[in-house]
Amino acid sequence: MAATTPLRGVKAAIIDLDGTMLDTVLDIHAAINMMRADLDLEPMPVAQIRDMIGKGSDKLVRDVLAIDYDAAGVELRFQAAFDAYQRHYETINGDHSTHYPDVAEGLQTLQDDGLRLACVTNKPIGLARPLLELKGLSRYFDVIYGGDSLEKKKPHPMPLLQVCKDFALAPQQVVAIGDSSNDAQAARAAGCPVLTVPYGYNHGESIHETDSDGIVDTLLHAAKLIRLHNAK
Ligand SMILES: O=C(O)COP(=O)(O)O
Ligand SMILES: [Mg+2]
Repeated sequence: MAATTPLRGVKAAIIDLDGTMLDTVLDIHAAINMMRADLDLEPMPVAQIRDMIGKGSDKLVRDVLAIDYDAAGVELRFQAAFDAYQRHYETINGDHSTHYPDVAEGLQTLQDDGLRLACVTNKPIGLARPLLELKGLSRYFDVIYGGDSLEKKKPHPMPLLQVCKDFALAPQQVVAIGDSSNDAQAARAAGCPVLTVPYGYNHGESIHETDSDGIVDTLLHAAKLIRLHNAK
């Protein structure tokens, strides 16, 4: 683990949701295929959907439609397909999702060490909030932003900078932890240190290709690393 000095003086953490705290691909897969069934389209395999996750629901729905339709066809169907995706997702939200190892333990350790926690996800807030609640994770977060909470979503730095403002901290004091280049790019643009986990969805690319301040096996590992760098 190299170049970890950026973690010194960290007082808050911004945690990503899909692919970092919860393995949600099977929920997303189910909702996408319900939407596709409405359009009389064949179901898609999980692996194909997995690599499309990360840039928010609108981009996902557009990319899925683009498999079967040209650009004009996608635009024609987008709004109805997006609404159907959201509606179907709400009916199964969390049913097929599981915690990654040591998620609650990691969040608890960060909190015990005095860090304030925010969740910044590209998932729509209307899905993210109930999912975090259902999975017993809401209580760790002072702030939760979804992909539609603010004008811009990751990889734009806006949601991360908003958290820094909410917490009255400088970006260097707020570490972002996520599973994808989206999270890392947002953090770099905001000036936040960033740690990545290797087990999530990174658009089919290895996390080793992503510029970060370190790769951690779990959120508990991240918490311990942050503790180590903040030890007096
Ligand atoms: O919904 C997405 O596209 C990804 O969500 P995430 O930002 O929590 O990984
Ligand atoms: Mg993610």
